[in-house]
Amino acid sequence: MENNAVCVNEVTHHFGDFTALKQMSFAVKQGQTMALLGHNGAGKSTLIKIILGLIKPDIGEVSLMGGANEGSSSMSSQGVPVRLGYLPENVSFYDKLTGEEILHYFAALKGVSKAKVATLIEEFGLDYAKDRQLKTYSKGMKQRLGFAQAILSEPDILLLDEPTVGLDPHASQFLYSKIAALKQTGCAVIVCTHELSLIEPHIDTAMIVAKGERLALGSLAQLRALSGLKIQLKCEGLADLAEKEPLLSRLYRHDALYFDREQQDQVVRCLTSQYGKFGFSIMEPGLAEIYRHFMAESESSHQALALTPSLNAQSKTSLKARLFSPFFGMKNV
Ligand SMILES: Nc1ncnc2c1ncn2[C@@H]1O[C@H](COP(=O)(O)OP(=O)(O)OP(=O)(O)O)[C@@H](O)[C@H]1O
Repeated sequence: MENNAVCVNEVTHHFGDFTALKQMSFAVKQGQTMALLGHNGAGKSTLIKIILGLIKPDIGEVSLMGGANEGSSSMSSQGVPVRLGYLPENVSFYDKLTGEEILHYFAALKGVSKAKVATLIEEFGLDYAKDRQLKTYSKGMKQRLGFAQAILSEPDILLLDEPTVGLDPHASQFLYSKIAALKQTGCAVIVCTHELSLIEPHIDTAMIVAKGERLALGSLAQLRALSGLKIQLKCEGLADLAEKEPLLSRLYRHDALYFDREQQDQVVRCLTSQYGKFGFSIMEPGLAEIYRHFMAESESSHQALALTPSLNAQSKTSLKARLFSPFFGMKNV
């Protein structure tokens, strides 16, 4: 696609005998945010390092702004240098420098003015500590400084590895408001995080990975549909209604109604116009629930494979393809 800022195509990478990433493909468009989700050791940081050009994948390609990936010297398809911003998982700068000196150092490297540094220091609430050595900073202060460093050059592509770890709720909200402003300028953002409820309102897409493989990719709505998880509706007197109304009876279990998005209008119409029920709560599966669903599905498919040692390699591949199919494990009411 023309406006893909990041395009990862069939990337596989090994560390010795260990396969850290397997045939990973995805794209992030300009002005969009993708959450990169997975268990510890799933391969998220490795993927980020491959996008940064710090690791060259064994197989596959990465394209940044339509051009080949050369890390910090990448050029877009228009021959313009690609500006990359990166916040690593563990922010570690030279700790005898002050906060301001660190930002001045990176500003000089990236050709950014000292005035911009002063603005960022103030915006990030670090003015009071700008002359203090980094070793006196708290975890959250270092994180804020790291984020300021990552966005100094108004990047085309921003890669954030666990950006909200150590941040208080106010600072996390500020970080996501900065991301929203950057997206308006066309910046593509990839965020690795385990804080799913925090990132959920801010994403355009999410990719869930496990053991170096892509389990699911899409918008929240697409992931919901792919997971087959149902919308839940609760209201008073539901058990009685379910007894007399066949539509509700089919959807009723454990004191609630469970249905797909396409059925929602019909259910709500039935409750309101037929039974005069207006006080109800509707809950859609959130990112955390969707994530747990795909992780559980992946775990059970790996167990199924482990329990069938007699299968040859070809049969295992075909069983795996079936287990990982979007339609495997779809729950029907
Ligand atoms: N330089 C390396 N040498 C050998 N193995 C490595 C190296 N870097 C990463 N790995 C292994 O690759 C796998 C993926 O690691 P990676 O850091 O990408 O995971 P992650 O998803 O970012 O995990 P976390 O959520 O814990 O940060 C892990 O099993 C890790 O031990």
